[in-house]
Amino acid sequence: MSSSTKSQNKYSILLPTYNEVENLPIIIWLIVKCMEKSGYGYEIIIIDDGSPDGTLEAGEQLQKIYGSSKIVLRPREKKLGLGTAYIHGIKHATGNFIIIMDADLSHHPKYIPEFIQQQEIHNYDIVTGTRYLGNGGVHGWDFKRKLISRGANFLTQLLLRPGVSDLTGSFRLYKKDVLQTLIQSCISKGYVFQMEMIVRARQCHFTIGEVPIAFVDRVYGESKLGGSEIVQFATGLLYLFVTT
Ligand SMILES: Nc1nc2c(ncn2[C@@H]2O[C@H](COP(=O)(O)OP(=O)(O)O[C@H]3O[C@H](CO)[C@@H](O)[C@H](O)[C@@H]3O)[C@@H](O)[C@H]2O)c(=O)[nH]1
Repeated sequence: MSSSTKSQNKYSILLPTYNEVENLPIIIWLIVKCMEKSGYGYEIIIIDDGSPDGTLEAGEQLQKIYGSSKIVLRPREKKLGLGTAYIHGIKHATGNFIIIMDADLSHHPKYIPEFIQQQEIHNYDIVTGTRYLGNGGVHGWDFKRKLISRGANFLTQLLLRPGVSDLTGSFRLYKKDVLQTLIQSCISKGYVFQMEMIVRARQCHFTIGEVPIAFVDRVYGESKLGGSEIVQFATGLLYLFVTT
C-alpha cells in the first residue's frame, strides 16, 4: 500500500476499560509500537467506567507520555456495560475507521495492520478477528469458558446463520459510517452487542472479512463476564431469532 493511501485514513482504536490498571500501560505501549511501525494514522480512545482501581489515573499518566492527540480519555462515571462503552467512544472518534479491542492483552495489536490490509484489499465494511478459523485459537481458558464461547457461537450459527465463524469475539475493524448505521438498529447493551452487530450487518448486506487471531487469556485482573451477561446473551439471541 502506498504511503499516500496510508496518510488518508485515520483509525480510532477504542479501548473500553474496567479495572485494567495493570494492563493499560502495556496495551497502550504495544498499540503505539505497532501503529507507529505500520505508519497508519491513529488515535486511542479509552472509555473507562469509573474503575475503582485507578485505571483512569493510569490513562492520564499515559496521555502525558504519548500526547493528547494519540491518547484520548472519554470516561464515564460508573459501569454501564460494554456495548454502551463502544457507542460512547464512537461519538468521540475522529477517524474514518473504528477498531475495537479488549484492553486486557487478550488481543495483540500486531493484528491491526493485518485487519487494515484486508480491508484495503477487499474494501470490506467490517473485518473481524476469528478464533475459530485457520491459525486462530484460544489460549488459557478453562473448559467451562471454552464451552460457553463455543456454545454461544454454535447456537447463534444454528439459529441465525450469519456466516461468520466467531460471533462473540470483540476484536474488529469497522468503517465508521457502517458502524454508525449498525448502532442505530442495535439494542444490546452488554457482551451480546458483538453478536448482534454481525447479525445486523448481514441484514444490511455489509461485507465482512475474517482474520484468524490468537486470543490469549488475561494475566492481570478478572473477566467481567458473569451469569447476568450469559442470560443477556441467551435472551438477545432468542429475541433476534424471533424478530429477524
Ligand atoms: N468501559 C467498560 N469496559 C468494560 C466493561 N465490561 C468489560 N469491559 C472491558 O471490556 C474488555 C473485555 O472484558 P473482559 O471481561 O475481560 O472480557 P472477557 O471475559 O475476556 O471476554 C472476552 O471474550 C468474550 C467472548 O469471547 C467477548 O464477548 C468479550 O467481548 C471479550 O472479548 C476489557 O478491556 C474490560 O476492561 C464495562 O462495563 N465498561
